[in-house]
This record gives sequence, C-alpha cells and structure tokens, in this order.
Amino acid sequence: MVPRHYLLPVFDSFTLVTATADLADERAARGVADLVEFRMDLASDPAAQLAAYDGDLPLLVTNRPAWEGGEVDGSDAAAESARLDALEAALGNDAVAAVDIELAALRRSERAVAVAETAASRGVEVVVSVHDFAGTPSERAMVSLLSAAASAGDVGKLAVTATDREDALALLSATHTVDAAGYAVATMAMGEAGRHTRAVAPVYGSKIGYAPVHAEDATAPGQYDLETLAELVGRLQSG
Ligand SMILES: O=C1C[C@@](O)(C(=O)O)C[C@@H](O)[C@@H]1O
Repeated sequence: MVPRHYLLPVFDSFTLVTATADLADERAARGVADLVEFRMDLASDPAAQLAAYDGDLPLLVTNRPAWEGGEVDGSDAAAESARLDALEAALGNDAVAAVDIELAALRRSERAVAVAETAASRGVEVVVSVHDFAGTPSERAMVSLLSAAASAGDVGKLAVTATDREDALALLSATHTVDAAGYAVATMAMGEAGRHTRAVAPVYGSKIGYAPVHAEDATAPGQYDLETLAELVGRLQSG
C-alpha cells in the first residue's frame, strides 16, 4: 500500500481545526476543516482510534490533563508521565502533523520537553497552550503568556474565559500585539461573552480556530459548529 501523504500545517496562515473525541468525524469535516484535533483525553480507546485512522485530514493530537481543563489524570508524576507517554506514542502515526503541549507542562516537566523535542525531530508542529477557565488575565499578562508560549513552540495558544466586552477586547488587543511582534499565535475567549472572538481573532492575527462538527459535541464553552465558524472566518477574511 502506498503510504498516504499528509500535508503539514505551517500555521503561517489561518488553519481551521475541527475538535473531536471521535476520529469518525473526519469524514464530515473533510473539505471544510484543514486539520482534526483529536482530543485523546476525551476519547474512548484513543490508541486504537489512531491506529485505525485512514482519513484525509492530518491530525493535531491533544491529551489534556485535568489540571488544565481536560479529562486525563495528571495529578502526580506517574500519571503525568503516562499521559505524556501516550501523547508521544501518538507522534509515531504518520497522520499526526501537530501536537498540543501545555506551557505549564513544559515549565515543570522534562518529560514534556522531551515530547516537544521528539515532535520537532519528526517534523511535527508544536502548539504550546495556556488555558484559563476562570477568567481573563490582564492584557499585559496575556501578552507575556502568549509570547512565552509562542517562543516555546511553533504556535502559542491562549484560551481564556470572557465575562464581558472588556475581556474580549483585551484578548484581541493582546493577540494583535504578539502577532505584530512576529510570533505565531492562536487565541480564543471561551464562554458566551467571548464567542465572537472565535470569528474575529483571526483578523487580529490568530492562526487557529477550533470548532466541533456538531455544536453539541463542543470541546470548550462558546464554540461555534464547524460550518458556522468556516463561514464567519471566511467572510471576514474575504471582506
Ligand atoms: O485548547 C483548545 C482550544 C479550545 O479550548 C477552545 O476554546 O476552542 C478547544 C480545545 O479542544 C483545544 O484543545
């Protein structure tokens, strides 16, 4: 069998990512999304799903620990290393073009740094992520977090929780500042007050948007479904 050739995302232009715990969703996302984020932490038997994957879209693998809003255990050193082992094993799959590693993990664990190095050696892009499920840090703090995340990998990603317009504006402004400084960034504000940032942040430099195929399968609060985000981002980019 001729191996399938997956095109690597470079994240130098906007990349539309469908987020899912079920790789069967790839079929519905084909032609709309550029990449599939496989939320291993939310999936049943993620290793088996990966081994059986034969879709067209390349994968971004994420194994989010509970301490960063995900569902896989990372509460002690043994659990954290099992989580990172599973993520690293996923890098052996040819469909995997990108991996998500939390900035906090890179800061506290050599194992996480080793996973990032394995990714780099395989030509897999590293998205370094920061999530705030409680609120929106100050604009200054967001600029600092985003720059740190972007410097630690190929793209720095910041997802915060907005409760009002000021939060959304501060996130967009931080996105603009760090993008203008030459870093690759991805940003979004979770929650109702932040929902529109998912469509608008790309105008200010955000390079990744996340959306589930069906709204009821959202992997974070306030996500649009894939068709809707594709339409909104596409209109704003061509306008
Ligand atoms: O980190 C992110 C961004 C996200 O939290 C969002 O708000 O769209 C969705 C997650 O699946 C992804 O890993």
